[in-house]
Amino acid sequence: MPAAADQAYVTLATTDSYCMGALVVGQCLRRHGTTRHTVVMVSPNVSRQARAALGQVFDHVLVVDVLDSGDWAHLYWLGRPELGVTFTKIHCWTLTQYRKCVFLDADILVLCNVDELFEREELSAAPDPGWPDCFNSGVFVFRPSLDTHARLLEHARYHGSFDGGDQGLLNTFFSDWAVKDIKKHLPFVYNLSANTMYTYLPAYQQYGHNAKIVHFVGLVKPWNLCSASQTSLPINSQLEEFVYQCPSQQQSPGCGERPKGTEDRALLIDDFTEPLLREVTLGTDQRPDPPRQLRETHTKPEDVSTVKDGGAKHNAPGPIEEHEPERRWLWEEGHIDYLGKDSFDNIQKKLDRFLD
Ligand SMILES: O=c1ccn([C@@H]2O[C@H](COP(=O)(O)OP(=O)(O)O[C@H]3O[C@H](CO)[C@@H](O)[C@H](O)[C@H]3O)[C@@H](O)[C@H]2O)c(=O)[nH]1
Ligand SMILES: [Mn+2]
Repeated sequence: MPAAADQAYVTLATTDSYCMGALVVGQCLRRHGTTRHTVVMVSPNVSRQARAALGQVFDHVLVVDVLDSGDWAHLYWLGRPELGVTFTKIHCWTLTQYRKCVFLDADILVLCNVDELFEREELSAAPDPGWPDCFNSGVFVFRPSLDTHARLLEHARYHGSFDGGDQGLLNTFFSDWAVKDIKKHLPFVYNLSANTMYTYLPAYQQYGHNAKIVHFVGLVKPWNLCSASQTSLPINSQLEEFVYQCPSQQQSPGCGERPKGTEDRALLIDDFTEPLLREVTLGTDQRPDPPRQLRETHTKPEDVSTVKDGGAKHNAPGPIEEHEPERRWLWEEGHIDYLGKDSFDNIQKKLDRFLD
């Protein structure tokens, strides 16, 4: 029985596809030795197989009704028409068997034990990189309460959401977050957006090694690409495979314990990856090996700064150093080559090489 059974991590999946991300969230938390309960909320349409898989990783699999903003106009401006269902997140406030919870999106990778988040108060969250006076609702600390739940629903009914998703709603509900209490501002390392991080490269180089949670914000999720284009397995089989491949629970070093020397690496993604990343991509054995030069070339910062090549050659052979600026630009734009040079196998190899 966990030491703090009145506290829990909560995530959400309304499709079998998001269940794959949720499985990784649950597995990460266990692997890093959380002492808190883990809960995944699923909608009724989630398959029996997916629920069974989640049941092997989470303490509770809770079925909740889908809540959809149906606000197509605002979602259009966000460019994400599918995110109306993120209103379902609000149901996390009904988990009143817990005194305090941490919500985590299903597209999150927890890199170390983050149980210290439970020392924070409602509503604690990290700034959204797109508009830092808003918080990003992918990671937040809250106190379950039926009263808050009812007021959130009321707020949704009368005010809607300025982005059509839960983030717009929660930001206008907890509207003093930006100015009232700095203790409710989680450090950015608790919600590091994977596809916007290059926009402030010097800060990344200074602080990136402290990353604790990475968030794959945006339309394309790591598991989408792998499931859609890499394997023909139906999603339920992938889920089963995933669970059977999960290694037994094991502790990883804390985030602050990484070896020194990260400053001599230019590839941002290296800094917050670990063996667990392989679990995000299903069927790694089916993936072709990356080109030899990508596997074996070590990137040096001076190489990056001298390269002038801006052409679309990221799949062309040649030393990886020649293509770093373009690669960085592609990451910034959200075009992450999960199956090619940014594959987790590649990342893993780089990490292994670095640790050696
Ligand atoms: O069809 C869906 C879509 C989303 N989710 C859940 O809702 C979360 C949010 O959706 P996601 O695709 O992760 O959104 P982001 O790309 O992270 O976009 C931003 O905008 C969303 C809408 O406001 C917020 O929920 C996010 O926290 C915020 O980071 C997911 O992680 C899942 O837990 C589902 O279960 N099914
Ligand atoms: Mn997300």
